[in-house]
Amino acid sequence: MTPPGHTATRPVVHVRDMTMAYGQVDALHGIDLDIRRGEVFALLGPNGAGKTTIVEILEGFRRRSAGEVRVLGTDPEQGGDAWRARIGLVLQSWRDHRRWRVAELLAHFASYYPEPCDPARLLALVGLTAQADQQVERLSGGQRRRLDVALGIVGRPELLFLDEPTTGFDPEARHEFHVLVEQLAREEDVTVLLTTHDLAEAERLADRIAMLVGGRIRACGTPAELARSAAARAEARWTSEDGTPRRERTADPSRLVWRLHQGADGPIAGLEVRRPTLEDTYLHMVHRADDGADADGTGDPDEVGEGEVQAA
Ligand SMILES: Nc1ncnc2c1ncn2[C@@H]1O[C@H](COP(=O)(O)OP(=O)(O)OP(=O)(O)O)[C@@H](O)[C@H]1O
Repeated sequence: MTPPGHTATRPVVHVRDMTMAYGQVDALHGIDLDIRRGEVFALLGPNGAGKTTIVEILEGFRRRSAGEVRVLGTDPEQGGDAWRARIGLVLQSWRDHRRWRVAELLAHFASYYPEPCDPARLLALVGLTAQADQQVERLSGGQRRRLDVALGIVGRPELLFLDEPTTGFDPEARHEFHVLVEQLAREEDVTVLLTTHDLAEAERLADRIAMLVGGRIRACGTPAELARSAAARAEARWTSEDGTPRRERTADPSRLVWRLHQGADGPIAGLEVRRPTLEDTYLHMVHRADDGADADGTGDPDEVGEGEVQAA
């Protein structure tokens, strides 16, 4: 799987100052990205943020307007068949192959690649051994998506693109799919670039997340780093001595709790502290972009300010 000349330190995806304009529409503004080998990286953003545009450029299907891009060490605009064989795309290919049997379809796709995975081992990996002789059209939605993944990785890709992979899944199928993606990254050392609107999915799967809004990466880091980011603050709630419910947002909840205790005669009724979540940070980014503000975490007029107390 590892190509000649590969070094463990070279990022699988390297992007600097990439821009994309569709006519008068500027879809991407100065994107910088580095994705490391074996990492599950999520591009998270609302509709129209530019996720698909980025992925299509990285896959070599779309020409960027400007910037430097390397995927597996090659400019995707120059990528030939050998480069393409190192990349896996999860496409909805089963739609055109309804009457094929699962194992047959996988063996057929395997024949396109120089060093494919063993189809039987791959079926076991994606949990479809029992369905090997079943027609594709008789699989459930979750089983079909797992077959899509099997088709995407049969050529032993080093980099796998998953574009909104679990849309329409029930919770159990979603869980099984997440376990599969984790297995691919941990055991097969596949680098995964996932695009999603789903915060829970990004948080569950991704080692790092880039939040993309309006064609700009507004924040990038591990889920925990993003949740802790300065953009979102903890919220404390309690009931004051006259029975009024109170709440306060703060970057330093332990100092707030200490201050409350200093001013109180006894226990503070109903005290609870909620740490900021990934969702808080994400919504903050999206709303700031909607307001046309820079995402630097300062001066948001809609937020309860540091030390300001509001009745809940
Ligand atoms: N072929 C195109 N021609 C013109 N504008 C386009 C084209 N493709 C995308 N755009 C515009 O570029 C911007 C980014 O679109 P893109 O599809 O990359 O976003 P996305 O984050 O993938 O959205 P979604 O989550 O809805 O799939 C949007 O404003 C979109 O309208």
